[in-house]
Parts: sequence; C-alpha cells; structure tokens
Amino acid sequence: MTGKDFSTINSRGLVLVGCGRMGGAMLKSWLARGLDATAVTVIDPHAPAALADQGVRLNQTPPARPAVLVLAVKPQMMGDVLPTLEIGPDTVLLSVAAGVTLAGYARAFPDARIVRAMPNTPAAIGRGISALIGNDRADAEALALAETLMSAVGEVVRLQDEGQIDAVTGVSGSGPAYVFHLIEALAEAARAEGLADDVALQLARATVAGAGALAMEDDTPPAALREAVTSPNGTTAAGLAVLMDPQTGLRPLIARTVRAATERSRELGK
Ligand SMILES: NC(=O)C1=CN([C@@H]2O[C@H](COP(=O)(O)OP(=O)(O)OC[C@H]3O[C@@H](n4cnc5c(N)ncnc54)[C@H](O)[C@@H]3O)[C@@H](O)[C@H]2O)C=CC1
Ligand SMILES: O=C(O)[C@@H]1CCC=N1
Repeated sequence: MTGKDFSTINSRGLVLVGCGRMGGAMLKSWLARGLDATAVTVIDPHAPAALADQGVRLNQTPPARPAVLVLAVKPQMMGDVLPTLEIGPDTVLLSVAAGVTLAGYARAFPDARIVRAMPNTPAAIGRGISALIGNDRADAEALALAETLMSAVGEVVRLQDEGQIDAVTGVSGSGPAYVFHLIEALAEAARAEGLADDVALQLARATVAGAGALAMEDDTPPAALREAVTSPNGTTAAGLAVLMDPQTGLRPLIARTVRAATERSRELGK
C-alpha cells in the first residue's frame, strides 16, 4: 500500500468517529501506510492527544464533504452519534460497528453510500482480516475506497449478503480474543506442569504465533499440519485424544463459542 492509493482520501479528507481500540488500530496502520495525518479529522472525546502532535485534526469541525467517514464507536453509542453527523452522497460511510445494519444507517442518511466492514484488532500491525458489504447505493467506487482502507490493514473478503456479517463477527471479528485466550490457557497449563511463569508464557505465545505463521505459509490444510506434528502413539496423539474428543473437545466448544458471538451480533442488529 502506498500514499498514491490514498490520494483521493488525502485530498478530500477522512473523518474517524471513535478512535478507541478498533478505530485507533486502523488509524495507526493507515498513517503508517500513506494516509496523510493532516487529511484526518478524529472525533472522539477520549482520543489520545498525541494524535494532534502527528498533525491529525482532533475534535475539530470536520470537512463538509470528506471522501470517507469511518464510524468506529460502540453500537450502543450510535443513537447519540448518528444525529450529530451529516453524510450526503459524496461521502462513503464506512462502519466497523458490530450489529448496526445498512438499513439502520440508511434511515439516518438516505442518500449515503454505505459500506459495513468487520475487521479485527490485528489490523494494528497490518495483519487483520475484514469482510465488506455495501448497500444498494454503494457503487464500485465506494466499495473500492472501502477496500483500499481495509486492505491497508490486512486481508479483505467481500460478502454476498449482509446476514453473513454476523458469522464473520463471531469468527474473525471476535476471533483474536479466542486465540489470546488459547495463549492464556496454554501458559496456565505450562505453569501447572512445573514451568516458570515467564517461560510458560514465552512457550505459549511463540507456539501460537509460530503455528499461525506456518498455517499462513502455503495452502497445506490445517489437518495435514496437525498430522505432521502427530507421531503414532506419541505425545501429540495423547494430547489430541483429549482435545479432539467429539463430546468434550475443542470442536463442540468452538462451535458454541462462535454461535454465541454470532447470535449476539444478530441481537445487536435488532
Ligand atoms: N475491538 C475489536 O476487536 C473490534 C471492534 N469492532 C467494532 O468497533 C467499534 C468500536 O469498538 P472498540 O474500538 O473496541 O471500542 P472502544 O471503546 O475501544 O472505542 C470506542 C471509542 O468511541 C469513543 N466514543 C464514545 N462516544 C463517542 C462519541 N459520541 N463520539 C465520538 N467518539 C465516541 C470512545 O471514547 C472510544 O474511544 C464497535 O462498534 C465494535 O463493534 C469491530 C471489530 C473488532
Ligand atoms: O466484542 C465486540 O462486540 C466487538 C465486535 C467484534 C470484536 N469486538
């Protein structure tokens, strides 16, 4: 990603409403990849003051027709935030909020080109993955602009229908938390087996990161990578007998985990 890809945004401006964990993570990557800080207006009462030192316009009147307005506040805040905004057809509204639907935004901004994205926090290091879906008014230009922004923070997939975004939220939006919890659990188990705290965490973190990197290396299916670790009658087979138990193992647990998160995303959309 180069500054050239951001040229429209750099000339017409980007407004970021909500600069917390997700908004802040994306902004950090965008600035590192060619977004001009002086083209950015951040609206957030708690935004880090250091952003102003970088040249970002902090809580100032936004430009009248920015190229894009990114919404990254909590879904529960939308009722307060949307009435304070004016978005016409010249601006792409790009929302990363869980739950809030395209129809919900279209009620507030009937002329707007609206794109929903569901990113995840590895966006902060350019290793996120986002899914995108636009409303009827979102033309190829609007989707391309949204894709420029989201591909600057990681991979992008486009969805066929909006209902799919709830499952994306349950899998990859919330997913980093599941993986971080796996690191916690692995470290805890390492400590229980007698390893020192720091070594336990180092082993757990590097194992998850290394396995993740290996899984991304080529198209080898994860099952084949698993089998390559598993010697007949060896240690991994003993561990996997527990982890892959059809009733009490990881599969049903992850299925319930993703189901709960997906359902919550659907609820937020009602
Ligand atoms: N954290 C995550 O992993 C992901 C979050 N999201 C979505 O991103 C959105 C933001 O989530 P987080 O960043 O986690 O929350 P957060 O609480 O870290 O950030 C929200 C920010 O909005 C600001 N804010 C509150 N009221 C405001 C107002 N009236 N005007 C402007 N800013 C206001 C807060 O000061 C805060 O900095 C949510 O809608 C969430 O569904 C989507 C994907 C992943
Ligand atoms: O927990 C949440 O609601 C947000 C959406 C995906 C990740 N965090």
